[in-house]
Amino acid sequence: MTEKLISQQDKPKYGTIEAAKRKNDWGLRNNNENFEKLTYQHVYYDIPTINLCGLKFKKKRILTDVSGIMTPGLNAIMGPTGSGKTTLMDILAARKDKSYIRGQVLVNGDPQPYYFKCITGYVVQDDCLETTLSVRENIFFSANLRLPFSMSLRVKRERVQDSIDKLGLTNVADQLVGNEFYRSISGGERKRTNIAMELVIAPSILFLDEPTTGLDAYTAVQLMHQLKDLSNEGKIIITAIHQPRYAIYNLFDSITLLSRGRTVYHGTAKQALTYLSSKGYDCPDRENPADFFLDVIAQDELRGRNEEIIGDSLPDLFVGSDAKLELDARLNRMVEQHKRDEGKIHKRKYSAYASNVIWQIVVVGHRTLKNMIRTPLEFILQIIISVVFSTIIGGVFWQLDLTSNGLQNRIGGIFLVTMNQVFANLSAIDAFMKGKALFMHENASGYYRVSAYFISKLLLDLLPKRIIPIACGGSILYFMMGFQVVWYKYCIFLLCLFTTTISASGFPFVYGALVNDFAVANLLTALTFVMMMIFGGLLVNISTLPIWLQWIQYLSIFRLSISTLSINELLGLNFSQVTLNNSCGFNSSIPPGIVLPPTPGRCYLEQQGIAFGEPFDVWRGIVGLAGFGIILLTLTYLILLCSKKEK
Ligand SMILES: Nc1ncnc2c1ncn2[C@@H]1O[C@H](COP(=O)(O)OP(=O)(O)OP(=O)(O)O)[C@@H](O)[C@H]1O
Repeated sequence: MTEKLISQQDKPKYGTIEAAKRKNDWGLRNNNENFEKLTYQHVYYDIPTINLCGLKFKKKRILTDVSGIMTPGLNAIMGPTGSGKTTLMDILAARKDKSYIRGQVLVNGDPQPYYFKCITGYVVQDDCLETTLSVRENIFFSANLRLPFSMSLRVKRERVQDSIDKLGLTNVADQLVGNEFYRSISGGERKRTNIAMELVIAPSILFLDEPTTGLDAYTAVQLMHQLKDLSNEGKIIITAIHQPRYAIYNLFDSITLLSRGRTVYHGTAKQALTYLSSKGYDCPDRENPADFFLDVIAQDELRGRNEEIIGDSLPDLFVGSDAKLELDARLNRMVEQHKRDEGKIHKRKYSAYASNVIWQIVVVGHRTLKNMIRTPLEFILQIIISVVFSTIIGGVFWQLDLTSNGLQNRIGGIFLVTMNQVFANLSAIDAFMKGKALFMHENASGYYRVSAYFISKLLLDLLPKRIIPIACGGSILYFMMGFQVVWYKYCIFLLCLFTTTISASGFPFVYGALVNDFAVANLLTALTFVMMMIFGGLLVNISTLPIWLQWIQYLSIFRLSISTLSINELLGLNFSQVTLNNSCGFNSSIPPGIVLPPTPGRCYLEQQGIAFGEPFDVWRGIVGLAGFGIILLTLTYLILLCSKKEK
């Protein structure tokens, strides 16, 4: 059966990554293009540093003329903290903004293809996992999106199991990952899960940033042994590592030593000590070479700061060394070879994603749904709060009568309902902010398109969390307050509440997607809502505002919502008035206690400057609110789209 599936998939299909991967079988072996070498030559990385006013005034050089060759095996990038290890690895992994990079990075002699990030693995220093899923589910999520759509689920599951076995995660495979409040698997297991999520796509190149950080010594060695086994399968494994212990150092095939963004040594791990010895730095017996390197580099950096001591620094020594000359010669030969081959190579075009957008929506939506079901508190609370709030308001405004007091209470009730609908959306800030780090990582690694993430989040997270509470609370309120029992008015009431919520949730979405600070997004959202409330028509009569300022009402969700709900409820009602039995004497010609002719609800609308003459007037607010919602959601999508994949 497996053979049959594999042979079906072997049919060439031009134009996708699948085609690129098809030359290998879809069993549990390599599936990506075979990369024999990753080379980088004369790489400089300068970033603009920003002054307090936000003006770019100076460039900061992070990497200076670094060159090297990474081949299948375990390649370590070492150096003191801040020496540029992560920066170099990010450049090699095509995760840095290209406009700041000078120099050449080639894969098998070709520039990194644009889908490079999608067919290589990158394990970031901080774990990126969905905490509500199990270890297996997290790995399967990666497999489901990053392996070709045409691969059967059974084969994908086999590959997931293979990754679990390889990384020793069998015992915790079905345990939830957990978070800081609900601990489930250990830090080492989290790290290995992250690696398994990359491993499952069998990348030819695997990048790991400080893979042993936070692990105990034994687990760290175990993990590095597993990576060594993988490298023996022909993969290029590149790891930035700070201070590995001796047992780990011994596993490295090649090392790159960096000091303040410059190369101190690049070559085989075996020759590193000989090289430094030739420059006058002998490693004492029984000393861990990794510790020795860091000590030597630290001393060299200190020496460099002391201007009185003159002499070549370690990076300067490397520039004039035989090792560097040999490296340059090899790199030049490769570039020449590439130039000769360039015309002969048939350049293929692949899609940047392994699966189509519909499948991405299904898979991401499935995860979102699981997430919601496993953390139901927010959803349940929203329903409970909506029901309790509606019951309280409904009790206070119980069965409103058709007097002037009933009119006042109706308007008060409408205002409260609108305010609740709008301010309840403060909780929506979290929607795109909470999982931002995970989204950025997955987006950069080619899991899915932004549109797939956005649509699935919208359909399965945001809409249910808002529609169901509205339907429950709105219905309770409508009938408890004694609003007109006319079915279409009831439907317009609910539709208005729904569009009010969607448009009001747009602001926290935009702010949540735009800024990374919850407090700032919260403040901006609250401020926007309060400003809109001022121009809602109830606190200040819009018709009393200067003409040039009256347009502002159309930017107020409150105004749009209150107008619609008022037209919907007040038209068709007449409110009786009784003259007041007090001494204010506003209308002293009419004795107190006299019943005046009923006032139609439209008089109130006229007084408030709310247009109601045309049938469309009741829909104007709903269309306006829906338009608001669409514009803000589109803006949120564009912000997510512009979230840089590169750092
Ligand atoms: N976006 C940035 N803006 C300003 N400085 C930066 C930026 N990115 C990196 N740097 C600086 O570049 C230098 C190298 O950073 P990098 O993260 O590559 O070092 P590292 O060797 O990986 O350090 P560590 O071992 O602590 O992770 C550091 O001095 C850092 O402060």
